[in-house]
Parts: sequence; structure tokens; C-alpha cells
Amino acid sequence: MKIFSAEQLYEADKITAEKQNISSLDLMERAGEQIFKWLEDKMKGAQVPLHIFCGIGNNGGDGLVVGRHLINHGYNVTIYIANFTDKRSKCFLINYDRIKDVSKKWPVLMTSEEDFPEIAAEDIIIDALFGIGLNRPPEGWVKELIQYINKQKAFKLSIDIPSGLPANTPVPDSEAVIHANHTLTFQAPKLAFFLPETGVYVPYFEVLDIGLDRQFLMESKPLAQTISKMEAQQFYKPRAKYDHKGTYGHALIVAGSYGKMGAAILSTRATLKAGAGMVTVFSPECGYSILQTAAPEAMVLSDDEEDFITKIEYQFDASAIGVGMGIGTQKETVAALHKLFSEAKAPLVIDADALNGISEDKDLLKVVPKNSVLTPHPGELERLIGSWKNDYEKIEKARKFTKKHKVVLLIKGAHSLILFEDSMYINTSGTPGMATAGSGDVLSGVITGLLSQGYDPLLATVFGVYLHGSAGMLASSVLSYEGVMASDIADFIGDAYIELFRQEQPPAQG
Ligand SMILES: NC(=O)C1=CN([C@@H]2O[C@H](COP(=O)(O)OP(=O)(O)OC[C@H]3O[C@@H](n4cnc5c(N)ncnc54)[C@H](OP(=O)(O)O)[C@@H]3O)[C@@H](O)[C@H]2O)[C@@H](O)CC1
Ligand SMILES: Nc1ncnc2c1ncn2[C@@H]1O[C@H](COP(=O)(O)OP(=O)(O)O)[C@@H](O)[C@H]1O
Ligand SMILES: [K+]
Repeated sequence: MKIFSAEQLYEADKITAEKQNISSLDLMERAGEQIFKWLEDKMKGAQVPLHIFCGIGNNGGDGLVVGRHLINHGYNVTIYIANFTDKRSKCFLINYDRIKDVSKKWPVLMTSEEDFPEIAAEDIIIDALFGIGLNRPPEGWVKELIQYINKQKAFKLSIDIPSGLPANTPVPDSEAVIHANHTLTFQAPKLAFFLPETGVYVPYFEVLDIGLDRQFLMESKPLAQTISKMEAQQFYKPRAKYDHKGTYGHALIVAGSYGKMGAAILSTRATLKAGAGMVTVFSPECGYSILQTAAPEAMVLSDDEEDFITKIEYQFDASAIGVGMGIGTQKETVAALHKLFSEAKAPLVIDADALNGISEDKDLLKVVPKNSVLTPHPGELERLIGSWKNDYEKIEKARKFTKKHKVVLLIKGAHSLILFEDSMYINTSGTPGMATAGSGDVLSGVITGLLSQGYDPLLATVFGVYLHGSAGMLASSVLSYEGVMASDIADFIGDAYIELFRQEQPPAQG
């Protein structure tokens, strides 16, 4: 699914009105009606008190449309207008007037804290204070209203976006944002929903299609693109009957050091589970018996040095190389990386200590081959690109880095981000069950396994991140969040492939 900026959505709004020969008011009606239908489907006439808080822009206008439909259908509704300025939007005013046609109960005008209503824990709050038009921090009693709403135990449903949260720019005041339980957003998800600092305000959301112009949406370059099952299915390369292990390549995993052989085992197993034809692991001598026992399907080459890697030598044409998991940053190891990068003919996945090596030694960065996949978690990313003030600055700095060094950059997190040239992809699979040691080692193995099978570096990264998250979800559904270990994620990679093409079951009858 494409993610557009607020500016693009305003533009889409304008073009839609022109092309479909409708007014903004009609679009607002569509938007409000959709929210109403969603509520009606859940509430089925229940007389739970609904408190709709409207601003004076078009987001407030949406709230008024929802209110009118709810009143018309006999719901128990109170509408409040946060009258923070006299500059009310035209569509707001028309819909404000229309309330008169359906109710004698005129909306409550709020002008200070004195007007804040009592709200019971069982009630429902609909937040239509600010939408994507927020252009400065909410202040004074409006900020207090947001904080007052946040204190309520009632369920909070935000229209389009939690009020106080900008769609794709930094939060102006983090103490003045609605913590929504659920958000119904129009046409496309907003970038803020997926970033760690702002995603917390949007734990759940649904996208409502309000029929904005398809051509404009198809032809516009989005800020980012989300990756879910539908996209991932298209990435999959089917196997042919007479394929053999040579078809799927011989991957090299360079991993492990004394006390960290687990990282090598996890990556190696994940590379095989993702489908590499053959895998050879290169590790220090201390890893030899460990790897031959824990990963019997893999071949093992070892360094002369017992505890860490000092020179990486292999006599075969590797189809992909995954490097860095648990290798440490000994001087000799970093020197060995220098040689590996300079001579590598196969696509590389560079993870963990190999990234730390790059951060410490700029000469190493210079020899990173073009199109390599770098997979930092936020700590490793900070060492690579320096600190950032907010997630948007992080993305900007990361993008500069990818462009300068011509690499695919995967920033791991609850929603992992993949940056390459001018594109950004956002993964939607995964669970908090994956917040466990070694899950990143499994991911670098999955991507190496895909590269080995001939997926190009960007595709291998985007698809690999999705599969890895899906394996984590499947593992969590059987083992609980707490019970998932990284090796379980590797064990579920096969299930993640099957899940890709599993049809959703229709709901049971009767
Ligand atoms: N685009 C689409 O496709 C569709 C969009 N639709 C809906 O429109 C919404 C966008 O509406 P919008 O542009 O009227 O802005 P909105 O978010 O209601 O509020 C901003 C208003 O408040 C003001 N203001 C801003 N910050 C402030 C602050 N901190 N403190 C105080 N005041 C502040 C600012 O005015 P200003 O004072 O700056 O002149 C402005 O008047 C969108 O989210 C969606 O719900 C749908 O109806 C149909 C399809
Ligand atoms: N809350 C979460 N939701 C989804 N995925 C998560 C979550 N927490 C961690 N992950 C995933 O788990 C992996 C953790 O990687 P990393 O931090 O490198 O772990 P390690 O260094 O222990 O191997 C990443 O792929 C990340 O996206
Ligand atoms: K809102």
C-alpha cells in the first residue's frame, strides 16, 4: 500500500473533485459516511454514549457528518466544538448547520477548560479535533483538552489521524497528541503510523477508501510503500521441477567467535531454511565442532585462530555472502573484512559486528561493494550515520548514506524500514515476540538465503524482512510472545512460505 504525504492527499482531494465533478463537501460526506458505517457495524444500535470532539477545520467537519448520521440512526450522541479559532472551514460550517436539521440538541461550544464534559469509562470518544491540517503545536486549553481526553478510560477513536500528530513531519508537542485506541484513516496510511516515536499513538488503524482519484494515486510517487502479504506474494519466485541444489546457489556465512557461535548457527540455519542450495560457514576454529553438530546440513571452514576470525579464505564461487554475526571487532577480523569486501564477487549482507567494524574504520566503508545489504538495528545505525533528533531526520540521514554508498539499508525495528535510492519500503509483519536475542541473526540468514537463490538485493531484503516477520508471527501464535526464541523464528520460516499462499478461511456458518 502506498503512503502519501499530507500535501499529496490535499492534491488528490482537489483532483478528485475536478475529475469526478463533485465538491469537497461531497468528499467529506463520503468520508464521514464511511466512519459511520464502520461504527454502525460494530455498535448495531447500542445506546452507548458517544462524545464527538470536533475542531473547526475539515477534520471537525468529518466529525459533524459522523454525528449527523449517528443521530439520524438513533444513537446517543453529544457533539462538542473546540472553538479554538474563528477561521472555520467552509465544509465545517455547512455541516455544522446541517446538525440543526436532525437534532434540537445543538453542539456544545467549548471555549475553555470549564466546558470539558464528564465522560464515563464505558462511553466512546470520537476525536475529530485536528486532521492532517495541523500546522503548529496545540496550545492552552486545546492542549489541555487533548490531555483531558487522554486521561479518560473511554475508548478513543480518531478520525483520519490522532489529533496533534502530523502525518509526515515531527510531532510539535508530544504532550499534546491523542493516544488513540483505534484510528480510521482516509485513503492511505500516514507515515507517522509506522515510525517508533509516533507509531505509539496509533496502535491500530484501518484505511477507509473514500474513492480519491485512482490515476493520481497510481501515478504519484509515494513517500513509502508498505509490504504486506499481498505484495510479498508477488515477490516469490516459484521453483521448477528439474531444479537442483546448484540452482539455488552456495552461500557463504562468515560468523561467530568464542562465546558467540550461536549467532553463526542461527544465521546458517536461517540461510538454509530460506532455501539456499548449499551453505558453507566460515568461523574461528572453536566453532568447528559446534557448527558440524548444530547445523549438519552446512559445510564448515575454519580459521587457524581459535577464538576469532583473522583471514577469510574459501575456494568456491559463493552465490551470496552473509557476514558479521557474532564476529567481534578485533583488529585482525576487521582486516579480514577489508579483504573480503574488496575481493567479493557475490552480493553481500553485512550485519552486526561487520557494521560496527565499518563504523569504526572508514576505510572499510570505502570497500563495501555497491548494492550490498546493510542491516543495522537502531544502535548500529547510530554508529553508522550519527545521532538524530527525530525519526524523520533519521530517515533523511539514512537516505543520504544509502545514496552516497549505493547500498540497500535495512533499519530494523517493529516496522523495519528499507531504503534504497529514492524508495522506502515499510514492513508490516512481525510481533513483539521477536524482541529476543538472535532474531537479527536469523534475518541476515534469510536475506542471504534469498540472495543465494537469485533474488536481487532490494527484493531479497524486502521479501526477507516480510518472511522473517511472518515466521515470527506464526511462532508467536503457537508459543506466545514471551516463549519465542530466535531459533523458533528460523524453524517457522517454512511455515511463512506456506502462509504466503494460504487462503483466508471464510467465517464459519451458523
Ligand atoms: N484531503 C482529503 O483527501 C480529505 C480530507 N478530509 C478531512 O480533512 C482533514 C484536513 O482538514 P483541514 O485541512 O481543514 O485541517 P484540520 O486538520 O481539520 O485542522 C486544521 C485547522 O485547524 C487550524 N490549526 C492547525 N493547527 C492548529 C493548532 N495547533 N491550534 C489551533 N488551530 C490549528 C488550521 O487553521 P489555521 O488557524 O492555521 O488557519 C485549520 O483550520 C483531514 O484530516 C480529513 O479529516 C475529508 O473530509 C475528505 C477528504
Ligand atoms: N516489537 C517488534 N515487532 C516486530 N519485529 C521486531 C520487534 N522487535 C524486534 N523485531 C525484529 O527482530 C529483529 C531484531 O534484530 P536485532 O536487534 O539485530 O537482534 P539481535 O542483535 O539480537 O539478533 C529485527 O528483525 C526486528 O525487526
Ligand atoms: K483527528
